[in-house]
Amino acid sequence: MNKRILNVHGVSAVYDKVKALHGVSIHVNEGEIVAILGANGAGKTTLLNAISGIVPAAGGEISLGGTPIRGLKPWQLSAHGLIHVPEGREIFPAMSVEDNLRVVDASGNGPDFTVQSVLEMFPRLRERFDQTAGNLSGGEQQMLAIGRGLMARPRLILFDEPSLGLSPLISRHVLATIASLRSQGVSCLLVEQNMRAALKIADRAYVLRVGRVVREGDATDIAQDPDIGEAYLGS
Ligand SMILES: Nc1ncnc2c1ncn2[C@@H]1O[C@H](COP(=O)(O)OP(=O)(O)OP(=O)(O)O)[C@@H](O)[C@H]1O
Repeated sequence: MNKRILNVHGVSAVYDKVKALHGVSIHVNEGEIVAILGANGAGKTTLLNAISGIVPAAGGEISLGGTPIRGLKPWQLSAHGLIHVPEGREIFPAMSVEDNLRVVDASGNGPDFTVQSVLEMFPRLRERFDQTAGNLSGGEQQMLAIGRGLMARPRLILFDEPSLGLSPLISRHVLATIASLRSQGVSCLLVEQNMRAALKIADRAYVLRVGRVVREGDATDIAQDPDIGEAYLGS
């Protein structure tokens, strides 16, 4: 049987009067890439934020490698091997590429990534090594955000819209790199606006609609489902 790295069971989340998640259950097996699909406002970002402790989960259980993590804060979760690369990328714009990578607390319990291995993964960052991160292109900043995430030695990375605003070529490079993490012992939960690209690299996927899981299955089955565009767009 597959070993679960992440188990989310019956999780809800509420903003003031808006209930954004209604008892959502998903899981990620070790070595898997799992995509979360859904229309704008379906609750995808809220789900990632509830897992990583950015918004409180109003109920349910969340465990990482069998350890309960619901209620832990993001900085506590990196020591458990969970890293969130949010949509805003959250690099330090005034610091150099090198310093952005070296400042990371490598406290996780996953594979041992180094500055060297990150630069091998993203040769572009080697060319920009001494430059201020705020001056990088959007694609380079996304590469740096992923590199920073890896430096923390995660076992699981949550990616929120990693290809947002990137050119098709750079998007493909970023998503291919995410796909390659699987073989390096890092599992991924991926929210991606480009549904087709996400399903190409994912093993399984869940479709959210108005805060509920309405479909789950193998990525290839979901990609071939003629109704999935409608389900995805929520129209
Ligand atoms: N900070 C907030 N305060 C109040 N309501 C919020 C907040 N963030 C999200 N919501 C609401 O929660 C619901 C889910 O939003 P969420 O951003 O998680 O969806 P999403 O699927 O990630 O959408 P998008 O693709 O547009 O980012 C929406 O109804 C949204 O308006």
